[in-house]
Amino acid sequence: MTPPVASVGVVGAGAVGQAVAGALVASGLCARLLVASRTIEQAAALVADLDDMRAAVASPVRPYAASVADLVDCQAVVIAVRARFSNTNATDMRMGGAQANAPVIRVLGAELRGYTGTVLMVTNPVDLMTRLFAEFSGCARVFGIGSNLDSARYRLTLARLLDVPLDAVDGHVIGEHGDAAVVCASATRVNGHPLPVPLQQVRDELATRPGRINAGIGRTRSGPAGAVVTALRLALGLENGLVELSAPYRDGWLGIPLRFTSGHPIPCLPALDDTEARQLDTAHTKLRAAYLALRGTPSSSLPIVRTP
Ligand SMILES: NC(=O)c1ccc[n+]([C@@H]2O[C@H](COP(=O)([O-])OP(=O)(O)OC[C@H]3O[C@@H](n4cnc5c(N)ncnc54)[C@H](O)[C@@H]3O)[C@@H](O)[C@H]2O)c1
Repeated sequence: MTPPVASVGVVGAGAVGQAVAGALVASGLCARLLVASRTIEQAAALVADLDDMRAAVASPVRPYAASVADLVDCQAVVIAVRARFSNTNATDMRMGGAQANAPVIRVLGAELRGYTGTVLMVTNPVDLMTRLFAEFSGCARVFGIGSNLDSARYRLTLARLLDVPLDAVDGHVIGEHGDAAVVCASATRVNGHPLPVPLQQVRDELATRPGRINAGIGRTRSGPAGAVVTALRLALGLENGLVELSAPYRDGWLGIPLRFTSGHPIPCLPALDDTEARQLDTAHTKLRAAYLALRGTPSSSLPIVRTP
């Protein structure tokens, strides 16, 4: 079968980059998969491993080691880099990478300046890094992976708690991919009906799940890879549908549901009750303040980024 997309790039050959690249080879989504990483040796090693997978499953996806500059002809680029640092945060774990990862994202933004394809940011804190990359690259189509992974975990958790099939649950987690995530409980439907969501149990699971995965296997990887592949299919116009991604919202960026039609996104916020609306305001204020602190720039001099 001919892959529907000509080429996709992945930057970062670590845990998430490996899982994303493996999922792309297995899915047959693109004809060429370009892998760039901190060193060409890392990229070449991952490409050799992916080539083995390609041969074993007869995938049409051909992997190549590449530099970041080589990715400009790709239809989409997935950024899953992580600077070397020790995370000392006891809470707000994802924010712990802001200072270390920001310089890497700025450099990538400069290297991909003027890129016209779709960029999916995975690097944490993802809502800040998505905005930073968009600002430094000038790219128009930049989306952050995070709220869609939270939403997948939410639906899975609720299905288990209520003992219903996963596809019976319709609900979103928006706001920050982090401690200020907003569970849209009031708009959640199970088999099309509203219900009282066991919020504390849901919150506890969302808060502890990544830590349990990290403790057991070192890094979360398959969940984010699945979230990337779904977002790619929608953003590249292979399917129409809704996905929760970090995108411009009011005068900041945070996770909101986007409805993609032929690759074109329209923000699509669910109805929120008063508590959820306040929580979304809190997430917005937190992320905006964190971004301004990271950027070290008065808000009046920040460029206006259009809503996708
Ligand atoms: N948004 C989400 O839902 C989500 C989920 C899981 C992980 N993450 C984040 O994804 C990022 C990657 O996680 P990981 O577990 O794969 O990390 P990792 O340490 O396993 O891999 C990071 C990779 O980035 C590469 N790298 C570092 N600097 C680079 C540069 N300047 N150019 C190119 N490559 C560079 C490293 O060589 C390494 O291969 C982290 O920030 C992590 O927190 C996000």
